[in-house]
Amino acid sequence: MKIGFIGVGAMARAIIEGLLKAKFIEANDILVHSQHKESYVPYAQEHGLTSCDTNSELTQKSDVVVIGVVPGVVKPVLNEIAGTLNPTQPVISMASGITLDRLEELTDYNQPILRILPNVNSAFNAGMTAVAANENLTGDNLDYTMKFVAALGEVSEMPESQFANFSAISGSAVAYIDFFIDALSRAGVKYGFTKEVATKIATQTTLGSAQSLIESGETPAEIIDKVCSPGGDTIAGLLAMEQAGLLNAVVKGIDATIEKSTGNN
Ligand SMILES: NC(=O)C1=CN([C@@H]2O[C@H](COP(=O)(O)OP(=O)(O)OC[C@H]3O[C@@H](n4cnc5c(N)ncnc54)[C@H](O)[C@@H]3O)[C@@H](O)[C@H]2O)C=CC1
Ligand SMILES: O=C(O)[C@@H]1CCC=N1
Repeated sequence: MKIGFIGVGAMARAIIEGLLKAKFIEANDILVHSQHKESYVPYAQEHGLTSCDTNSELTQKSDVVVIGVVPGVVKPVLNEIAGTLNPTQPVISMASGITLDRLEELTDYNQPILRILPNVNSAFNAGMTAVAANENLTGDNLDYTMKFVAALGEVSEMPESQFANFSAISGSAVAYIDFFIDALSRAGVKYGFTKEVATKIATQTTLGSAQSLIESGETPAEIIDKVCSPGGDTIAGLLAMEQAGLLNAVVKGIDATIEKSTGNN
């Protein structure tokens, strides 16, 4: 099988690297075309991928086409390849906010389509991806595209109406969690650690916390209660964070992400 990526930016690269790490596909069976030749050609050479000169050439040579462009470019790209797409060729779209209905409209309603909402942790097979398939995606095509996403990490099938909410607490939240890690690191710098050491401490602590939630099956609240010794330091810090509005700040950030993604602002 050959998988062609139209658009080779941050998210497509994370997926390509995850697929290669999982040994899901040989590097030269991944085809790429993007807007800037000076960027995607060296990237393809570095990873042993096959570069194509146009989106149509890529579509013709691929068994599966992955749309990795920003949402505003999906329409021109699908118009460009419409004449080349084979009606049995699955299309996987990662474009935030572009619904299956819209993708079907842009591909004459015949195409098997998987809409996905991945995150950049896919690069390390530690991704979290939402999926929704259209009615045309069945049989071997459905099996293969579901294996594709499973190679990137955890997968959750959900109605499209939940995609924007999911994206806020997963796709975008990778940045929000790193923002928190960076904030912890800066606090460490305030108290004399170098940024490098503080970031390492904050990162390892975050990794351990995520691992403990997964392995213990406990809720975050249960672990918070364990760490907060009666009359101790942590409860004092936690209450000060809450007084500064941490919970509200996080929820407001998620509200703004969802509003932007659903076009409500
Ligand atoms: N960055 C992330 O963490 C996530 C991104 N997504 C979705 O992935 C898509 C890509 O996002 P990013 O990778 O962040 O953007 P990006 O800007 O890094 O990548 C977009 C790529 O599309 C290429 N491109 C633009 N016009 C083109 C054309 N006409 N033909 C072929 N290629 C073209 C650009 O050269 C660039 O390589 C978006 O639709 C976004 O909603 C979804 C989940 C997470
Ligand atoms: O910022 C964005 O629009 C994309 C969607 C989810 C993560 N990145």
